[in-house]
Amino acid sequence: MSGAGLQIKGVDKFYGPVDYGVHAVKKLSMTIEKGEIVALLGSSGCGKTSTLRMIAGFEAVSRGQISLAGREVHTFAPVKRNVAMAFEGYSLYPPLTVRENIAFALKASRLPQNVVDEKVAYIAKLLEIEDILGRYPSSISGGQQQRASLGRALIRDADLHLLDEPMGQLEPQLRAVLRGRIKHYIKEKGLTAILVTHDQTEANALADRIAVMEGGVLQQFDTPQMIKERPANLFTGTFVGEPPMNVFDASVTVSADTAVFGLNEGVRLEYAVSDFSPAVLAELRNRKKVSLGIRPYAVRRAEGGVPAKVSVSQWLGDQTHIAADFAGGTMVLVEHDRVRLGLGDTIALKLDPHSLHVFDGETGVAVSHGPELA
Ligand SMILES: Nc1ncnc2c1ncn2[C@@H]1O[C@H](COP(=O)(O)OP(=O)(O)OP(=O)(O)O)[C@@H](O)[C@H]1O
Repeated sequence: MSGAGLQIKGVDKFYGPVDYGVHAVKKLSMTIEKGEIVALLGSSGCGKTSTLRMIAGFEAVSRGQISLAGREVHTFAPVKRNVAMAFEGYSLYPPLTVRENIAFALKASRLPQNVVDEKVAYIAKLLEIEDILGRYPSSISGGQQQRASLGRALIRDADLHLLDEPMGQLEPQLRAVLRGRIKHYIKEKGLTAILVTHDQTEANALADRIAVMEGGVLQQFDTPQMIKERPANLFTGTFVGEPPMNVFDASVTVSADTAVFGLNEGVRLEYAVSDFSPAVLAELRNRKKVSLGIRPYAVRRAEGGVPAKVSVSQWLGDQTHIAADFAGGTMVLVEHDRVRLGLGDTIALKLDPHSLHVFDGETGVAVSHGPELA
């Protein structure tokens, strides 16, 4: 790995006394390459903002080290870290216009005025705030302020850009447009960026890799595709993906010819051993209880499948979401066509072995994805 990116090594954050206060971030280690865009994704309180604030220097690190561009920075004041930020609460300077606020970020670079003007015009066009450049922060909307502070961060040539929910106040259409433009801009300039978000669409669209956090612990750090296809554990599997992955507790019995998953209410899913690699079969033989996961778009309706009773069927304009009573729980399916099903109708469900995700019944750690070991 190049020494030029960001390295977080064994970082803990306690609010209050070390070892006794609120343990907000637990033994966090991750390396972000120069030029990479990383999204910190997780539910409220999982430690995303604490992580970002420690990188920025607004919160002290309780234990561990943070290095940026080859320098150990965790003891430096924020201004010494060469990090550009767009944070909520890290507001625009009220006495300066939007144009001056954005240009102010370039002050240290001592660029000629015409170059500064050009850069400000470019970023203002990208963020669609050209018409408010002459206004003062107090006279623009929350969404405009958010874009102005994003502009102020993105215009800088820093070692790292930290963006905390950078588009949280924008309308969905504008968000979608800006996401594409911002990604293109960051890539074109070769910037390194960390984005904090609740929104998995945003994380998927913008990030090269996503760091999924829960309870202060990094659960998985991988590409959006790998996180979706090969979730490291039950948490990531069910947190990422919309609608969420279906999960059922199951017993597992592997014989010479078959692997059988026994679900509640006597539902049996029987597969040929050839559907799984020998390594997966060995892992399944070692376990009595597992959690079986399948994504809603992978569940098929097919003759000879397990009967399930429809409890919801909704056409969303571009896909149908169906929920059905299955093995004492609910199975959600997504189909791309408009499906006409009535409440209480019986459908037959097939779970293809290559679409199954098996997780350890106790720890939730992934055992296999389809035929292969996790
Ligand atoms: N200043 C503080 N003092 C004490 N506890 C704090 C402080 N700031 C955060 N915490 C706690 O640390 C944990 C992580 O908070 P953090 O703000 O990092 O989470 P988050 O994932 O960013 O959440 P959100 O998305 O709601 O902002 C939470 O339990 C929170 O209550």
